[in-house]
Parts: sequence; structure tokens; C-alpha cells
Amino acid sequence: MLKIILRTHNRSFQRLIGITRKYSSYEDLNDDINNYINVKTENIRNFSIIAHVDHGKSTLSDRLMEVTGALKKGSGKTQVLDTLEVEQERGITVKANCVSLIHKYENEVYLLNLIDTPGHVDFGNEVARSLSASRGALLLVDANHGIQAQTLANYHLATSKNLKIIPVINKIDLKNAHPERVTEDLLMMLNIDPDDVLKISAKLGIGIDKVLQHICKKIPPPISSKDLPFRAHLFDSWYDKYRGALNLMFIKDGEITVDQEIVSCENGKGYVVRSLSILTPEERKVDRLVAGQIGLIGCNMRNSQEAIIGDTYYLKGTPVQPLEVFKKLKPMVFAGIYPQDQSQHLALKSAIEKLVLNDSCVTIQPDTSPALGHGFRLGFLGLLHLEVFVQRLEQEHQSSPIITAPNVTYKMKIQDIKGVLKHYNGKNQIEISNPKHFPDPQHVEEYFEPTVMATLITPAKFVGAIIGLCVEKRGVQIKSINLDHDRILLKYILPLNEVIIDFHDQVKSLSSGFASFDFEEHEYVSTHLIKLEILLNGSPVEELSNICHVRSSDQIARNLVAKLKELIPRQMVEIRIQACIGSKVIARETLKAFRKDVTQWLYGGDVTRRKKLLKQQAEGKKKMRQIANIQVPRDTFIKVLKR
Ligand SMILES: Nc1nc2c(ncn2[C@@H]2O[C@H](COP(=O)(O)OP(=O)(O)OP(=O)(O)O)[C@@H](O)[C@H]2O)c(=O)[nH]1
Repeated sequence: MLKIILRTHNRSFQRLIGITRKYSSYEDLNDDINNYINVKTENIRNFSIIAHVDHGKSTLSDRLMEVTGALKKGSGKTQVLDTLEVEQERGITVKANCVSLIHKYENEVYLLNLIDTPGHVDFGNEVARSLSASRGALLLVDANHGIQAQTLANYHLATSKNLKIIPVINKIDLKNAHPERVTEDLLMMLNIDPDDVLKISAKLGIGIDKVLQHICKKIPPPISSKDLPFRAHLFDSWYDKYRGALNLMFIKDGEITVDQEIVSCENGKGYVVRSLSILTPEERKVDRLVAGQIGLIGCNMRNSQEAIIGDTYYLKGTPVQPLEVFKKLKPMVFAGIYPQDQSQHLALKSAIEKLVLNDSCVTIQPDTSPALGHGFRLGFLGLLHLEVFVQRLEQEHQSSPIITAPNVTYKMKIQDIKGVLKHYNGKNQIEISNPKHFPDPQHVEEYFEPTVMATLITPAKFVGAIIGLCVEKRGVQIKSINLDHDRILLKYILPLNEVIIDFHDQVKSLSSGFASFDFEEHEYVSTHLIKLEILLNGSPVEELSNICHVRSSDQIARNLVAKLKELIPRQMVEIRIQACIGSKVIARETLKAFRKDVTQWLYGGDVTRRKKLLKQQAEGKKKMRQIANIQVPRDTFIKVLKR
């Protein structure tokens, strides 16, 4: 019986693809690498899956891979494209990933290049890059949560790039799914025709065929020509121990074979192509890549900094017009990264450089600190980005650095007085992201801090709590709109330094996970900043100093001194822990000394002997007090700084 079903299934498959003798199953079709290479440009579909966090992008990618035979059904593998350990552990996508699938539709073989993108706002750059190689996007919306902040942001990004949007409502299997209501919202908010909306369950595999059909039918092929000179766009890169930098490129025009030499438009350097492959999702070698395809090019690029994301490559001797240069996103959050031990400095440097190849938004500058030695100051797009980067350093490069408190970039207008300006190289506007460069407050005429335009979407019952949080974070409300009968969209201007730490988590916890938050860079606004210094027995500890708004300084000061009191081990001397603004102490704790009774073994006896011992002890303590600052164990710094 089973055999009959299989035979019928295979026969219909053979009829469908019209290549009866050659392939007897979907797997055979995939196994023949020529199908990836020889496919007509009109039958290539390059598309991304975009959505808010957790709306099911990676799960849908799994299903698409299963149906097209790239992933064996029942393999038990989930979120196959989330290959990094950090992605598997956290259950989130942090890197866009590409897979090439072979699919047959209406007697034709199609090559589908699918790019699964991250949903979290900190990885928005990955989405933007993926869209540059795509001509269409599956816009996934959770049938229960509906349209969320990132749904809107990603939709607008995709339409600004003229991508064909295929709206898909996912998770229709959920008990509390409301696909009809979400369809209405899509019409109201994004003007999407209800007839175009697909309703699926990626988890249960419902409606996947329809998705594939729409991809083939509605997404246009790449605007590419095999007859034009070779031109390729580098949109991702990673480091391989043996082969150096591997570059994921969209082949815009022409074709490339192994041993040809390609040249970078950015720096004019030439590289001989050593390997060409397609990701299916495992890497499969091919002898050429042609117009419209997305493939991996290995070209002995030893120095990881040479692979510039957004660079265009051409064949030596036939220069071309460069393709779109990606807008470089400015890092928003800066933190110091130091090796646990100075002997690991070089290893940390090399690990950071390799990882930056795969995460090009991170900026690096050397930095030094009296307590932590030589290290680096790195810039990130947000706090989750920082956390993921550090976790990847640990997991992929076995490096466990120390991270200092994160900061944003402030601007300061310096008083236009000759004697003052000379301290700032004659500049009357400076930018700082490191508290150690905070100027003398008497030199500053005005402080400016970066703000963001935040979009919050929340069910009406949590709106009071969310507004309360925004007010506490010094937010200014710009808009409040009723989206539908139950949900409200709020627009707030918020100071960036108030949102980088745990704002997102607070929004989630105040709304039981139902409110969503997205933000984009906004302008710098005038503000009142102070430098909060931590003193241990009167000596400032530079690594623990903070730049903060005068209104939040009390709270931060109290938290820091309390944490230090908890972490510094008691010693033979008393330790004064103070948080100060200039010379004013605003929070203080005292760590009592152990009192060792040096006279305990004296039974009665001579009082002068007793006095002599007590005097000796007092002198010892004095000495200890002087050096108390360096008696603080190094791991105390690490614990305070590691948040
Ligand atoms: N019930 C149900 N759950 C689903 C469905 N699709 C995905 N999920 C679940 O939703 C959760 C998030 O799915 P993912 O595929 O990781 O979502 P994602 O959009 O890739 O997440 P990020 O990449 O982190 O933004 C997982 O627990 C999935 O099992 C579905 O159709 N039905």
C-alpha cells in the first residue's frame, strides 16, 4: 500500500517537473548540483522573511526547507538556520542566514534563495542588508499578537526598497489566534488587501505549499543579466580558520569561476577565487556562480578587515559601477572590553577582529585603564547586541573578557573662552562616550544627549503602566493612536541612555509580554549631565565612573555603593565607599574592618606590653588603608562591571 502511494507521489512529481527520466524524487532533484547553477534567471527568487521577534521566521524557514527537500522531514532539527550557539541557546536569530532551495512549480525548476532575518531591533542592520539582495519579503505576523512595532518598522524598510510583500499570518493553530482580526489590521494599518493574506501554521506545516506558490508567482526575478560583466555585492562575511574570510555575495551580473581574479571596488585589491559554493544549507561546491544567484566565495582573504560589507567586486580588467553602499549604522552604546589577564591581550584582539568580520557594525578603538590594563572600547547598536557579541567571543573564540559599564555618546558645547578652548584643541564642541574624558563642568556651556523616537504598541489595559515607565525615563509623548478596539500605539521621544539598559525588559514585564517596542535614532537634545565618580577610601576608581542625568544620579549612586559593599571582601581596614559628583558625596557606605584582637593571648601582665601591641596594629592598619584601593580583588571590578 505504502509503495503504491509512494509510486503515485513520484509519478505526479515527475509529471510536474517534466523531467521524467532524470529524477525520481525531490531529494534527487536537490542532489543534482547542476539544478542550482543551470536554472534560468527568470526562475530565481531572492527573498527575505521579516517579522517581529518570535513571530515564527525561523520555524517557517524550517518548513520551507522540509517541503523542498533541503531538510529531511522528521529529522527532529528545528531552527536549522540559527546555526550559532548563542542563537540556539537564546532561541533568537541574531544573524541573517541564507539557504538556496530547489523547487518545482508549474513544470519549471525554481531556485529560491531564502534569507531568514533577525527580529530584534538591535540587529536591524542584518535585515537592511538582507533586503538589499532580495526582491520580495514574506511579512510574517503572529495570529495571536498581531502587528507589532518591528512588523511596522520592517514593513516600511521593505517597501522603501520596492520589495514585493507577501503578507503571511502565522500560528493559526493557536487557541487564541485571531487571523480575521489581524487581516483587518493589515488592511487598516498597511493597506494590505485581505485577499492577498496567507494564513498558515509554520509549526504544523499548514499552508506552506501556498507560501511557495506565492513566492514563485508573485516575487519578481532578480534584475540581473548573464551577458553583462561580472558584478557581485558582498553582504555577509565570516571567518574560517583554514580558508580565511568567506564572503556571501549576491551575483548581480555575469558569471564567475574558480581561479578567476576578482577586484574590490572599495580598496582596489585583487583576489584569486579559490572556492565557490552554494548553501543548501550545508556548503556545496560549485564550479561557477551566475547572475541572480547568492553564493559563497572563498578567495584567500587572510586579513579579516579586507572584507567590507556592501563592497562591489568585479573581474580583473572589467571595472564596473559599484552597487549600493550600505548605510553605515552608527553604534549607539559603547563599552570597554578588557582581557582577564594582560597576557591574553593579543588573543582577545584577534578574537574581536575575527568576530567583527561577521558583525561589521561593531566599532573598535584601543583603550587603557589603570585597573584593567590595555583593552578596547567597542561600539554596539544596543545592549542585546553587546551581550550577544560578548557571548559569541566566549563561545566561538574561547575568550572571556571583562566588560565595563555601557555608555552612549554625549555632545558638549565648550565655553568660547580662549584659555578654556586650548584644553580641547580649540574645538568648542566635543563628543565623548567614555566617562574618563568627561570635561571640567566649569568649561561646559551646554550638554546634549542622544534621544530616540520610540514606537510602543500595547494592549489598552497596560497603557497606564507603559506611560508611567516612559515618564520615569524622561520620555516626551508625541502621539497616541488607537489602532483597533484593544490596542494603542504610542510614540515617545526618549533619552537613549534610559532605553539601552533594561527598558525593553521592563516594557515586556509590565505588559506580560504583550507590548512591543522599537526605536530609531532621533536628535540630540539639551540636557543636564554629571559625572558620577566612585571613590574607595578617597581614591577615584575610573572604571566605575558613570555619566548620567542629574535626575537619575542619586539612584545610580545608591545602587553602585550598595553593590560594592556587598562585593568587596571585608579587610583589616575600614573601607569608605563613596559616590561623588565633583567634591560632593551623594551616597556612601562603609565596609567595617575585621577587628583582630592582638592582645587576646596576653593574660593580665604588663599594660605597656598591651599598649605596644595595639599601637603596632594601628600602624599596620594605617599602611593598609593607604593601599586599600589596590587591595580590592580584581574580580570585584569584574562583578560590578559585569551587569
Ligand atoms: N503554535 C505555534 N507556534 C509557532 C508557530 N511558528 C512558530 N512557533 C513558535 O514560536 C516561537 C518563535 O519561533 P521562531 O521561529 O524562533 O521565531 P523567529 O521569528 O524566528 O524569532 P527571532 O528570530 O528571534 O525573531 C517558537 O517557540 C516556535 O515554536 C506556529 O505556527 N504555531
